[in-house]
Amino acid sequence: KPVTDKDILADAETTGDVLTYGLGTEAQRFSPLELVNKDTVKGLVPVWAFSFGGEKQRGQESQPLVVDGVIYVTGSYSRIWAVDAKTGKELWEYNARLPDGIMPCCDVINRGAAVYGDKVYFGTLDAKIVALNRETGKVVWSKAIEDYKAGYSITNAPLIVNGMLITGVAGGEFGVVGKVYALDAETGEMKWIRPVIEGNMGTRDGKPSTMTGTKNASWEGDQWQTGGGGTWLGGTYDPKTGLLFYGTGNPAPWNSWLRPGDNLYSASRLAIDPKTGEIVWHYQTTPHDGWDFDGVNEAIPFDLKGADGKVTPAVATADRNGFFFVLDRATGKFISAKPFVSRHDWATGYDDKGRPIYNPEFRPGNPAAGGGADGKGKSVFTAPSFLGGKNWMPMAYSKKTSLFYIPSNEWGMDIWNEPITYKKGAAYLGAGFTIKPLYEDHIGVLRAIDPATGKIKWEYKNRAPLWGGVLTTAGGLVFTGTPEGYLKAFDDETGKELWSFNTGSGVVASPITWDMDGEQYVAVVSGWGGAVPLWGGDVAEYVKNFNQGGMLWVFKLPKKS
Ligand SMILES: O=C(O)c1cc(C(=O)O)c2c(n1)C(=O)C(=O)c1cc(C(=O)O)[nH]c1-2
Ligand SMILES: [Ca+2]
Repeated sequence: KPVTDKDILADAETTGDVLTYGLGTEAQRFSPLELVNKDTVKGLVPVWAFSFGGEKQRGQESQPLVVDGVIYVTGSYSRIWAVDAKTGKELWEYNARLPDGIMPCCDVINRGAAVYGDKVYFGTLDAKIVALNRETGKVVWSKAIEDYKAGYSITNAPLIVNGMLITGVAGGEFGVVGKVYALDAETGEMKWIRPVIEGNMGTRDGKPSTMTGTKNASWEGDQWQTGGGGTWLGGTYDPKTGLLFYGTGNPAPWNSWLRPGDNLYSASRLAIDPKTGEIVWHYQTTPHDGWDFDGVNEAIPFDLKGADGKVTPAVATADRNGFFFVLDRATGKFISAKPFVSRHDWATGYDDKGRPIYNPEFRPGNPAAGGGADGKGKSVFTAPSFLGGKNWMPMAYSKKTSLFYIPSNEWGMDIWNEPITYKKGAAYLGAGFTIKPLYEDHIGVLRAIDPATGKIKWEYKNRAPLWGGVLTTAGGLVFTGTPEGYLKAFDDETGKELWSFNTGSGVVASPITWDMDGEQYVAVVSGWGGAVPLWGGDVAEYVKNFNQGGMLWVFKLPKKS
């Protein structure tokens, strides 16, 4: 039956399906299911597994959707499948058949699909949105939203809000201008486009629309025309305030001496009105970013309970720069910023107004290291690395424990600056780097953080970087994967490992759960890849022999006979 706006807004409560990336438009990744719980999880076993096939595999970061007993799952190289949720039987496959010359920065990945009406949608690495008939897998419409030859691609899962398909776009490493797009989900017609770099004019119903804030004031000269700010991770939607929350990526180029100013709205969180595409508020986590602290990280609406019992409608985000932020979600007002990693060399913390207190000696190319405005300078070692205290992999919020579960990483980098000029379709960095672990025995740390205090309640250390999403349940469990191949379940209050299963390849995707005929299912995609083996420097060396894959695994408890 057709998926409605009402179904989508109810997704977090309805346990029989998974209609959204994030198990709800707020992306809390919390399931009210409790059949699989702290006592029973040890009995969880695979029911079936489905191979993505193909000659080449590469990273699989997709979160599956479940609608009317059918799983829709995307894979590397812009492919999507419909699979029978009971049996694992393939119903159809669609392969976007990519042109030569696509330019995703960080592997040929895709993070998932969206469903609405009788259609399923996904974004491709040549920057198209494709709408397919859910039953047949046939293309209903396909729309190129940007020019892939300029460095644009789509890796995010689209979001459906009030009959519109909302998507971001990648390309921050190529000096594109990041934008958020709203298309009519039925027809593919563009409703509005919101560029997220100050100075760039948006459009609404094909006509120019105003830019929020002072035009282009935080950039010098023409730099706002190639300012980066990829919106590559997509966003969340809060039905209570009626706002979209979008993270924006690194300013371009990475070399911060070449672009004085705060460089709004790069490395920020934006609240956008889905009706008009206008920016309602912004908060910049890293003004004048010099470390590729590409702050696209998901902003999750939740109710913040203060010590006095007062409830504030808030939004939380764990940034690549190593700090966990809580903001008022109606106004964007800064509430707190607490570190969630052991080192944050670049800033000691945040002042009352929400501005970072910088440690200037850790800015690459700083004059103390022989650098300066010419973009040259000696190397500095600083942590976190540009792959972040947390990268794209989504955290989860438990309505049961009121804790956030953050997949974080402990690593630093040698980073130096170089001169660079913009050239269409060419890398626009002006920096060189080598990532290095901080500790011998672990890089990944799954952390439970209390958003009211910023205190870490427990942590679980993993040898390889954590690169997969998190799921938490009313059954008291926290699920996440590891590059070593495991899907693991932890006690939500203590962090004790309660269950694990090795999928045969690294798990760098986001698990889901749903119920069918009175049984609770858990599913995750397995397939090692993403940015770490490509950009991870000394860490890439450690993980380079991990096996590749491309499988959807489905688990449940054995049936009582
Ligand atoms: O600036 C951008 O447009 C952009 C896009 C992407 C992407 O679309 O995957 C990544 C990054 N940046 C990035 O900096 C990064 O570390 C990263 C890691 C991954 C991944 O999937 O493992 N993607 C991306
Ligand atoms: Ca980037």
